[in-house]
Amino acid sequence: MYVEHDSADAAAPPRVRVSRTASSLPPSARSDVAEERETHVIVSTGSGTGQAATFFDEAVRPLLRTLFPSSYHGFSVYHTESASSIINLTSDIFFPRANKGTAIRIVLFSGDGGVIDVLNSLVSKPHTADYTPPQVVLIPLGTANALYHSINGGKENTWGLNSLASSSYHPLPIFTATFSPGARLLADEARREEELPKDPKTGTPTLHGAVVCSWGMHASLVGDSDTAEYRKFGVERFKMAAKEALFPADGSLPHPYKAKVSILQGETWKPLEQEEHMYVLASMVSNLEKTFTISPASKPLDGSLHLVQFGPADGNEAMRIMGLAYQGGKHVEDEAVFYEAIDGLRIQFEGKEEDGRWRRICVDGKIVRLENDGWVEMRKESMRVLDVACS
Ligand SMILES: Nc1ncnc2c1ncn2[C@@H]1O[C@H](COP(=O)(O)OP(=O)(O)OP(=O)(O)O)[C@@H](O)[C@H]1O
Repeated sequence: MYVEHDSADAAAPPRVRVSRTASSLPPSARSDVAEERETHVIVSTGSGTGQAATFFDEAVRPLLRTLFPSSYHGFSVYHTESASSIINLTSDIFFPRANKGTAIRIVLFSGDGGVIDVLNSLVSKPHTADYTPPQVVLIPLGTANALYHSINGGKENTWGLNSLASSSYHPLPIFTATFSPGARLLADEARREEELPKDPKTGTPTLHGAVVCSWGMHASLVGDSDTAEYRKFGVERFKMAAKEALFPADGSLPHPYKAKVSILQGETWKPLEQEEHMYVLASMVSNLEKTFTISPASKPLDGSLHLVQFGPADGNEAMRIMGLAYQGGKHVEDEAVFYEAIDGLRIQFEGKEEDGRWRRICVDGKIVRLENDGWVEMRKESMRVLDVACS
């Protein structure tokens, strides 16, 4: 297999040439020989700049036929039709199969949002003793693809295709974020509010993630840029939204975000001294984008959680610090930045922010708005829900 990158556009999916027939592949490269696993392919048509369906048809179908000559015809292929397609597929098909012990593989053509949808649907109902964590292969067709780039950083970028024949999987480290009762998920470009999923045991509004839980500038720019108009610009949309937030049109300074922030280390919660912030972000991954190294100490799938925090700053200072993150994560050495391994993070508004747009929390790209006196508490989670391909 040859992956030919687009020399004009590094963000464009590559062309793939399959140069061998199935019978000429060594047995180790033919996954049907090693194992028969029920395989489901999800093509998230709304992810990234909308190229998942074309990439699947033109590049990946021929490859799957070659790699899985006898089982390929049994693969189930689903194209998403709405923002709830992945959640529905998981609740209706994947979860019941996994929960009765069927070994399944899900090949996911999407960004981080597809993974969080699968993850949250898999934990929305109690697991039986037979629950078998599905294997997930990430094909990075989203915008940022933080999880994919954090797992595969430094390796040749095959757009996940080498993982199709891999037998190397690792449990996905995850976190659990619980919210105050009035927290609402923003949907449909923030035109609608939705109830959050509830923990099946406690009934508390809960989201699970594998990438990031943030408040402040990061959550605002992810939220502001999640519109059809911004999405056309691919990964540039985050920088465009950052500039708008950091250099307000009326010439004022960027907003100083106000809340009580505490970190969990071991069993102890410690409040941070500062009451005003610009950036508060807990990351389970090293990279939020291919070249944006938010937590250079994080290793692939190591289960660590790191806090990156800095206080109010003017637009130029914030851009300087963020620019260092694009230089291999040098921001963590800057004296303005607080960077530490943590086990959890708590943010309590206590009525300090009047306007709801400053009370937005980002969990792996989803945006949750809290009440005036709302709170969020996130911690590392030990549950094994799914395994992710790592080569
Ligand atoms: N056909 C569709 N119509 C409407 N929404 C869709 C459709 N297909 C997918 N979606 C939604 O679009 C969003 C895409 O999220 P995803 O994370 O996969 O891509 P992204 O946001 O571009 O990438 P990243 O999170 O890596 O930056 C998801 O919320 C998904 O449910």
